[in-house]
Amino acid sequence: MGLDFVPSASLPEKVRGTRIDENRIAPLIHFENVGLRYGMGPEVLRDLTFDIPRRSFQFLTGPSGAGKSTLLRLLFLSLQPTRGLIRTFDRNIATIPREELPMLRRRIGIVFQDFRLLEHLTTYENVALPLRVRGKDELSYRADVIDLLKWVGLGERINVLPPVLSGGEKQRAAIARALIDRPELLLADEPTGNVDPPMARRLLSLFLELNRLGTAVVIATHDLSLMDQVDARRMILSQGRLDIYE
Ligand SMILES: Nc1ncnc2c1ncn2[C@@H]1O[C@H](COP(=O)(O)OP(=O)(O)OP(=O)(O)O)[C@@H](O)[C@H]1O
Repeated sequence: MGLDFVPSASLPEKVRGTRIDENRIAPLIHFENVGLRYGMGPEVLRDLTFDIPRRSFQFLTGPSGAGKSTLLRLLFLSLQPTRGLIRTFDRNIATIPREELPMLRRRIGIVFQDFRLLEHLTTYENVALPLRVRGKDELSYRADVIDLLKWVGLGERINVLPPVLSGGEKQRAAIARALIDRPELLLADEPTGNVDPPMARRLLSLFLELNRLGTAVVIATHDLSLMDQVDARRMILSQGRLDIYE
């Protein structure tokens, strides 16, 4: 993908390295007749049957309240469906023991709409957290984290705590944290909602570069101008049902 504004040479090693087994053919995620209701409420998602192929790139869109965040929560294994089958990384999620979920979630990077940065950690420490949790030696990743923070325009904000960051800065820190460990799947909920159009393009280029290197990417967005920049698969939710345009 010839994106000359992506300095792939300056992406951290971990983002550049390869970890995905190319020979596996099962999709990364498989949904079959999935339904979801909250409590005794109506079904918010109905009869969803689709795959997220390995190394794929897709937008998830639809009107407010259509269920995009709910679908991302299912993909992140933080909700169980009320009916139907979900296979994630080749495992039926209904049979995965609860204590194994954190391990599986580590293979997924996620950018929440409300960022969820840890307030007592600096920008640098928040972004480095996935690597620290995996027991990596700080010397092996410090320069990569700083490079990535510079690339998302946070070079001057490395040592501050999240309460001092603007909404757009928090969003970029959350994005950096989601992709620093080069996950197999990246989920992002409105990842460009708080930044200006040039920064949105820059962040999109980062997602595309990550995808080019092997990560499957799902971006939930209302932003038509963002979607129009890439000829990608579109998953459109409407009243709990999903249509896919390849
Ligand atoms: N925890 C919850 N308990 C009950 N209902 C919920 C809960 N979370 C979401 N809902 C409902 O589920 C439906 C889908 O919500 P969801 O947040 O997934 O939509 P969305 O497409 O992400 O919306 P938006 O674009 O506004 O973020 C809405 O009707 C919402 O009110």
